[in-house]
This record gives sequence, structure tokens and C-alpha cells, in this order.
Amino acid sequence: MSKKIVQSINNGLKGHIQVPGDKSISHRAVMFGAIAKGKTTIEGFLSGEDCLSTISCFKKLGVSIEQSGDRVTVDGRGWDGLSEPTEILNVGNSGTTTRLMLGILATRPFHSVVIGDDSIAKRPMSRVTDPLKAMGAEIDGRENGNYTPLSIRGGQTKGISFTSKVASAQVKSAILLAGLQSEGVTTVTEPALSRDHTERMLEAYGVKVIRDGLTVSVEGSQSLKANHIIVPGDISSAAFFLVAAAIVPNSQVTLTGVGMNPTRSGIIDVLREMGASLTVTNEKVVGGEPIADLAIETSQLRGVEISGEIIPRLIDEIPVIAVLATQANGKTVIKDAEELKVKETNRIDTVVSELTKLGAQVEATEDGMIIHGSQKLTGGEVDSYGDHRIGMAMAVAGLISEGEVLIKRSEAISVSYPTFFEDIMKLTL
Ligand SMILES: O=C(O)C1=C[C@@H](OP(=O)(O)O)[C@@H](O)[C@H](O)C1
Ligand SMILES: C=C(OP(=O)(O)O)C(=O)O
Repeated sequence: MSKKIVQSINNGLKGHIQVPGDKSISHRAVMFGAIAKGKTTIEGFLSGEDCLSTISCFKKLGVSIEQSGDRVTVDGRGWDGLSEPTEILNVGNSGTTTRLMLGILATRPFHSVVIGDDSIAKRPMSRVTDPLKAMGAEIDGRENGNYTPLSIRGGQTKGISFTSKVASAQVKSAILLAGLQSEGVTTVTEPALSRDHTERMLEAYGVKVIRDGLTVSVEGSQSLKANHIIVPGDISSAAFFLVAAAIVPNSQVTLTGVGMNPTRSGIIDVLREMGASLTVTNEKVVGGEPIADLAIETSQLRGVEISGEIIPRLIDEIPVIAVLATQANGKTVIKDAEELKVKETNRIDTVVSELTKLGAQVEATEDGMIIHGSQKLTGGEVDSYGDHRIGMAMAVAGLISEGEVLIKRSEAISVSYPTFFEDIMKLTL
């Protein structure tokens, strides 16, 4: 278990950085390359532990994958190129690997066993295993296939028309991936729009995807063609620096090449509504995904309400938005965010407990939290509980705290941002 001490910054954060590649897109680029025919090349791949788990699982499924820094080559031999693994598929800490891979395995005529770490063992899987079973896959695991370890034997599956209770890109993607090799049409409808990287990237891999509002359909018997993917910077990683620059006095930071997919950019809307001084320049589209440079400086902020359809557009940013809200005038109310309870930790509980240790006034509610603003944060000892986003949110809190903030289990940060502390250092030179 490693510990990290973070101290307040006196002269502000200054300069520019390029945040690492998008985690959601990096996972998908490897997985889709693995089932495509031909050599897929990926630039800007995130070498975080979650994406490395995806590479490791697909290697065990017989796919040849080479990685050199942020460049990855996947030698896909089509859907039939996947073979029965002789080893257990270990997804580590990654929910995305677990759920999307189950969607792919659901139509493969062989047996696999999927395990992950202690956090994965607590995350609900029946949201994907139930519909995949209804399509015809054989899946079992603790509590009837809700928790890992899971065993799956794929086979001949039939298309499904599925209405999801949660706005989850992992659920949507798993079912669509199974649908690509099922009989007939597969349709997924979600209650609010979740991130649409799967839909965009499948099209780039030559798949026909039909989108109609909150409904997405694919026909069966579809194959993928190898592709060249350029991964944008991860807006969920950028979020820590957007917040840090907004609240650390005398800061002026530019983040280059950040993914600005509208299904992910809720943090930008919130920062603007809170009054942050934020400029978006150099907007372009790279490989079907919008990107831009984001310049932000220290700002006077006001509390806001964050609820409804914006929640899936900023779900992973809520821990650091809570830190932001401690520095705003007035209170910030976050609602409709029950999904936080089933992430790497129960992020309602961990955000509230750890910010409270630093002297913030935060209350947990059934579906979110209330953060009281203009709080001076004290130093203290906090825990990431093995959750990368909690670890980084606490580090951002440390940048404005009066005393030192010691973060326990800080190693979790390398799940999505292995160079996080180096990037903070770059902005303090
Ligand atoms: O599809 C993805 O890449 C992700 C979807 C989201 O999860 P849900 O699908 O569970 O909402 C998000 O929280 C996760 O970090 C990545
Ligand atoms: C929830 C997250 O990821 P996953 O579901 O892939 O574990 C996250 O990165 O915040």
C-alpha cells in the first residue's frame, strides 16, 4: 500500500499539459481490433492498469497484441479468431473490461472464467448477464450471475429488444456487441443518453449502427474491418486539472487535445454554470470524436444543482466536482446519481467520508450529495479505498488545503492516470 502527501500550492498551477488517452476509447479500440479482421493500429492508447487488463484478457483469448508506450497493434483475425482460454480472464479493477468482454464472449462457442479484484467482486453484473442470458448465452456466477467469479459459455444467440433501467454505456455496449453476432436485430433503449463511443467506433470499424434518440440497433452477422484509431485525451482525467486550476489561486492552465464528445462533456457545462473562466479553442474532429484545447484560470464560483440527464455525461467526474463545490459560494446539490454507489467504491459514501475528514461540510443523500460552499479545507489523512477517482479528487483537495493531505492507497490512481503526480509537478515548475 503506498501513501502520497499533497501540499497546497502557493504560486498557482501554470502551463500546459496533454492528459493521457481516453480510457473508454482505449478499451474499445483494443476489443474491437481483436474481433476485427486485419491489423488495427492505435495511437494515444492509455497505459493505465484498466486498459492493460483488457490487453491481457484478449491475449489470453488468443489475439496477438503488441504495445510500445501509447502505440498498440492488434492483429485481429475476426470473431472466429478468438479461442477458448486456458487461463482465467482477470479484469483487475475494470468494470468496462468485464461488461464489454462479456458481450463479446456471449456469442463465442467456448467456455471462459472471468474474475477481478475485490472491488469488481462487489459490482453488479446482472445488468449485463441477464440480457445476455436472455439472448442465449450460458452465464453463471455468485448470486445467479450477478457477481464475479463468472463463468460464460457463449453460443448461438438471438437478437433482443432491451430496455435498460440505467443509462449505462457498459450495458448498452455489451448487448450491442453480442447483437453483432446474433440472429436478427438487437435493440437497446436507455433512459438517458450514455457515452456513445461504441456506436461511433463500431461505425469506424465498418459496422452499420442505427441510432434513433435513446435507442440503438444493430443487425446480426456483422463483421468488423481493422482500423487506425487515434485516442483523444481523456476528459475524465482532464477534469482533475480543470477543477484544480479553477480553485488553486493564481492558476492558468491549458489542456490540449481533450476529448469533447457531448455525451462526456457535462463537466464543461457545470464549470461554466458555476462561473469558471474557461475557453475552448482548436476544436476539431479526430477519428469520429471531437477534441479541443481547454484553457482555464482561477475563478469565483457559485454553487449549482446538478441533476437529471446531465448525470451520465459527468458521472465519473462527480468526486472532483464535489471538491470544486467546496470552494463555490452557496451550496451545490447533486441528485439522480445513484449509479455512484456501484462504481469502484460507493462514491457517495467515499466522497462524503473523505471530504469530511478534510473539514468540508458535505451530506450524503439517497441519490447524491449536498456540498456546502466556501469551505476552508484542513489537512488530514484520507483513503482512496482503492478507487482511482477518489485518490485523485483528494489530491486536488490537497492542493488547496491548509495542512498536508496524506492519501492512503494512492497506487490506485494508476488505474486511469499513471502519470497524474508528474503532470501536477509539470504545472508547478
Ligand atoms: O463504457 C464505459 O467506458 C464507461 C461507462 C461508465 O460506466 P457505466 O456504463 O456503468 O455507466 C463509466 O462510469 C465508466 O468509467 C466507463
Ligand atoms: C467507473 C469507472 O470505470 P469502470 O466502470 O470501467 O471500472 C471509472 O473509471 O470511474
